Amino acid sequence: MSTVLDSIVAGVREDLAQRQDRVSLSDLERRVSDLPGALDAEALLRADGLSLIAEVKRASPSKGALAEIADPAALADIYAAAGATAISVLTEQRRFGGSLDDLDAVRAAVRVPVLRKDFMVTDYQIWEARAHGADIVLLIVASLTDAELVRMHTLAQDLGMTALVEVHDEGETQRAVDAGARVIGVNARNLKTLEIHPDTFSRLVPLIPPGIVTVAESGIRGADDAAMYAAQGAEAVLVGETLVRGDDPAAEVRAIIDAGSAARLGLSTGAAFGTPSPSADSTPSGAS
Ligand SMILES: O=C(O)c1ccccc1NCC(=O)[C@H](O)[C@H](O)COP(=O)(O)O
Repeated sequence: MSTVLDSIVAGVREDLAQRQDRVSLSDLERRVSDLPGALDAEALLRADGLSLIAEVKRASPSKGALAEIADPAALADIYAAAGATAISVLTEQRRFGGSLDDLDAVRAAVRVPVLRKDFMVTDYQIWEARAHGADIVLLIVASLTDAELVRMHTLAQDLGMTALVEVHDEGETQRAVDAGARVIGVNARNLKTLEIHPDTFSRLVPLIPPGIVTVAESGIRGADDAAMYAAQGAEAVLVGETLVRGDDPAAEVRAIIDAGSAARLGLSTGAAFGTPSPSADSTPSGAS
């Protein structure tokens, strides 16, 4: 049976074919050779406190339109000035309303690492990400074979980038580790059903060997959730909807980092650590 992820990837492949007709791989390679090297995102994510990857996200399959974001560069600048370690930019067009133009705009605006958030299924997209200034690429284990995962991870590293290798279950976590992932994102969202399972991180984190940076992704509603994941061992969190829908993204960024960092340092912030927050549920987000 076809899943949400399958249908997203099918659209990504169609759009990709059109870009490949317009821009050759050798054009991308030339562009990459003219660029300064990528920032070392892996090192920056290994901070003492909780690192935040703040996302520029206009829409999503689970929630539809989220925020207009007329100026993605300005939003990214707000995130970075408030302390975000890295900026995630969705470049998938059909379901998320993103583009490579957004990536270019954000890259030009901030000095922190930039993640190209898309559904990567070919080496071409990795070259494309670097050519547009990305320092990090997302590799979703569920949409790659082992051979593709290893090859694309190696290519990202060869281009000086950090790969955020995303998992949602035990088998994918083992595959990520076996592929040599240095940064693993545990997505609480099941990309096949869109359900959010807040206990996914605590279930999978014991399977991730020490030394690999751990990132908790999706469904994080604010400081309490960030503190919960930090207390469970997350070194970073990736947050989209909460930041783009809130009235004051700078304050939200600071609150998430402060609460998460306090939890990582073992300080009590009053949050209910170790248990999923009451705000997070396991119903499909689109149903709410
Ligand atoms: O966000 C979705 O609905 C979605 C659906 C299918 C595939 C991927 C999807 N999101 C990509 C992401 O990983 C999130 O944008 C990211 O983790 C931030 O999530 P959130 O804070 O819940 O916006």
